[in-house]
Amino acid sequence: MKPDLAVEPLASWIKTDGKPLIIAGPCSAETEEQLCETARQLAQQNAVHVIRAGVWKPRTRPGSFEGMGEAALPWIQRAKAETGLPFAVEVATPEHIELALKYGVDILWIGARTTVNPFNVQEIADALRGVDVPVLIKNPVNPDLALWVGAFERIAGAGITKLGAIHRGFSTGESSKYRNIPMWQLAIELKSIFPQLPMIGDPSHMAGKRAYLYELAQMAMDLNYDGLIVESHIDPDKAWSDAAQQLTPAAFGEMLDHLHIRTVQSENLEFKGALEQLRQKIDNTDRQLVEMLAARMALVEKLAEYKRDNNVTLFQPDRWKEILKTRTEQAKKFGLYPELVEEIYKIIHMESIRKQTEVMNSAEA
Ligand SMILES: C=C(O[C@@H]1C=C(C(=O)O)C=C[C@H]1O)C(=O)O
Repeated sequence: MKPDLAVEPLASWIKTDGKPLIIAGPCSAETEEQLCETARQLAQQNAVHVIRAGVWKPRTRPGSFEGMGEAALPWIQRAKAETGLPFAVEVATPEHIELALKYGVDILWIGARTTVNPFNVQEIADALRGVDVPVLIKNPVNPDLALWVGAFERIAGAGITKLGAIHRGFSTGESSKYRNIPMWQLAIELKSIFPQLPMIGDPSHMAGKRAYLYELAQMAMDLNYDGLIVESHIDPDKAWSDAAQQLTPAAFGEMLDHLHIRTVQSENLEFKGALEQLRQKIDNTDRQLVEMLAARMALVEKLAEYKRDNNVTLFQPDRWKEILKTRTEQAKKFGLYPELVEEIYKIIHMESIRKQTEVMNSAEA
């Protein structure tokens, strides 16, 4: 089954004057004053198109602040009236959807901890049937592209066409300076499955710390993301949740001012000419790379025939160690990341072993 979604272009349901969509607001709605004052200061930034706030917070362990629930919804109505900006809220159950819509929430998002659970997502989809509301879907907590794709299929299956993806980073078990590791390639793969789908970066949840917000927001812009969702609080250090990653509306505005917004194409003829020439050279280099890989593989196969006839194991630990050592040293000399070359050689080695297994088995047959 080839996935396909009917997606309305972002510009048809939210006006951003051709600029990236900016969604900002506190992690959680804590008090009426905190929410309305944060919204007011964010609206002053002029660059903000939508206010966000968590009302129902899925927390890893009980005992943390789990959101104000329905009590916060009238505050959202007030923040909307005072700023004139639409409002986005996370929903995780049919009841959340019913309440959010009752109080005039404009945009819903499905959180990473919900996207992981197809039962949950289907319940949400069923509750959305017949409703015309934009829905943004965060990536699942774990790097499972199919789960993310499935969530879009379920929500689109309920007739929702104003859709967007939020890349908030992943829990992979690897250690990283980031709270949730961005997997830019995985998000690119989602985009290649659903090219029309707007992609929004969530530097706050990727970063976990204010200090990393700018670099992640810029990376999203460099990858042509359609927008950003960022947590902002009038007094971040006193926030009841996610204190370390929120920043004041003024600091947020300053960060936005420093972002370089780029376009996918340029009409500059000199640029277009240079691009064309360099891409031709890249094409040639890539063809040589593929040819070299094929040549290497042919040598490996030949070697496997000797191993087969002399009853020698395919895997040769000492040789493999030497290859990794010399190739990463060569990489450094050429100014390449040794880790990159190491990863490439791991893949080549796996394929080399697979090919040699074929040669071995062909003899035994
Ligand atoms: C090709 C060989 O077999 C395996 C594959 C290697 C490779 O692709 O370079 C290296 C060591 C072996 O684990 C070999 O023994 O040299």
